[in-house]
Amino acid sequence: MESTGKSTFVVVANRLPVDRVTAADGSTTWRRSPGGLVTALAPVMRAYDGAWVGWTGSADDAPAPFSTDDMDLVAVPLSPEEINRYYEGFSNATLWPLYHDVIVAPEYHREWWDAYRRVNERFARAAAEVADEGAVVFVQDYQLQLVPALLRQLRPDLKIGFFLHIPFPPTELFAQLPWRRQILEGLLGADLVGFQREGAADNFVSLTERYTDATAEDRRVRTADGRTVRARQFPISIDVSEITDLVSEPDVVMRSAHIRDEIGSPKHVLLGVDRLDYTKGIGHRLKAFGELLAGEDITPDEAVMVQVATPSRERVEAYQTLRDEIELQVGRMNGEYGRIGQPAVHYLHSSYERAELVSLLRTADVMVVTPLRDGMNLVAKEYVAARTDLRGALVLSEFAGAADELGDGAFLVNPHDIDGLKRTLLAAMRIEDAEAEQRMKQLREHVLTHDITRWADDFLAALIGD
Ligand SMILES: O=P(O)(O)OC[C@H]1O[C@@H](O)[C@H](O)[C@@H](O)[C@@H]1O
Repeated sequence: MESTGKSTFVVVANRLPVDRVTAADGSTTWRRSPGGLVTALAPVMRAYDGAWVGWTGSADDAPAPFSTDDMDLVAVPLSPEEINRYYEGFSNATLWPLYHDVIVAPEYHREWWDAYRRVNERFARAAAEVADEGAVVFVQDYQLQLVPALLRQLRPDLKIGFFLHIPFPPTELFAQLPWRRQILEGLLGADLVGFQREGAADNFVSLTERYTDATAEDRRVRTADGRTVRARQFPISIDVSEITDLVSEPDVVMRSAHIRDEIGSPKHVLLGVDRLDYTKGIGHRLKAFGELLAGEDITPDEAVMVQVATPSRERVEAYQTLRDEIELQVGRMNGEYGRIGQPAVHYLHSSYERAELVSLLRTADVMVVTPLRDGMNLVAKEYVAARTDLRGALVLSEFAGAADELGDGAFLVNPHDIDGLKRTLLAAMRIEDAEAEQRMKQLREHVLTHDITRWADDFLAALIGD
């Protein structure tokens, strides 16, 4: 359907919240992508004639503005070179590793920065065009950190919020960035800057004092031109009802029993579900599991690991290297401990339908979430939401944002400490039913009362109500 007109609520994100579906006759339509953010913002979109500005995911793709699900969608085109420099380059080979504790070395290239600036300008112009007088604009994530200031220059009448979905690093790391001042000034164009964790908001505030002309008191930054920018944590969450609805479907319950049969009905099913990303600590958890098998703490009959590794950013070199490393590790473990028809690790390099994922979450006795650094980690929360049966145990890295909220009911680990990780995996496998139930109740109490809708409401109330 064609749109549009002006909107009083505009979301600006690297990706549009839709996937293109091509029918047999070659015609294309758009289907809303799964994901918490769009679910949370959809009702706000409906109420306020909302528009979403973003990239379709394909090169040089610029369909005219269109609407779907009561949202106006405004596509921002990226050329192949911009995809290479802005998306794969500056966003995912400079900022992503820098903001995730330099797990791999960030690359600093001036042509990447130039492309990042140019593309951010394009997003800002698109948002400025679609926003109505005095509209609220909600900018998302590390790909678009210059948009708040660029947009304010074009449209000083707007109320601008920004939310960073990934960690925000401390001074010692952020200081490496040759364009650190420009990024901070970009973010200071917002009225409210949201982070996953309190520490990230603190990092931001002290960095602005150090590298810009702003001054700060508590979480309020005063810019050189006399504006006040607030910084605060708003831990993001999941669409709980989407998961609980799926869990109650008979197919999902049946599929979950099936999966356990298919993997040989072991006593313990351990599960990892991640984008194949070096931040996720997949190698660390495989190593710990392998050592448990090697030391005969567990046998391959007793415990099986399922690792879903969703393909991601496959043209970025560090992701290609990681894939080789993980697949080598899995191959070795299966060669060592597997038998015909019975691998020690079921490694699935694929993306799955939501129903299949929820079935897997219901099958897992131990959910293993061991990122070396993670903004939040929504899979940990999805596991909790799926366990309406109050069973299962969550092993969770203390370096995931989710550890701030789920630390009491989960088994917290430092994934770098392989012996500690082994002990924790064993403890989670050997947990008594009563303790598992008590921990799961505690986890669910938090997740069920802090879903994605609450996150969106809190952020927008803080943005609009100042
Ligand atoms: O968009 P990509 O590069 O495929 O990555 C998936 C997502 O990864 C998340 O962790 C980022 O915070 C999102 O912004 C991003 O969209």
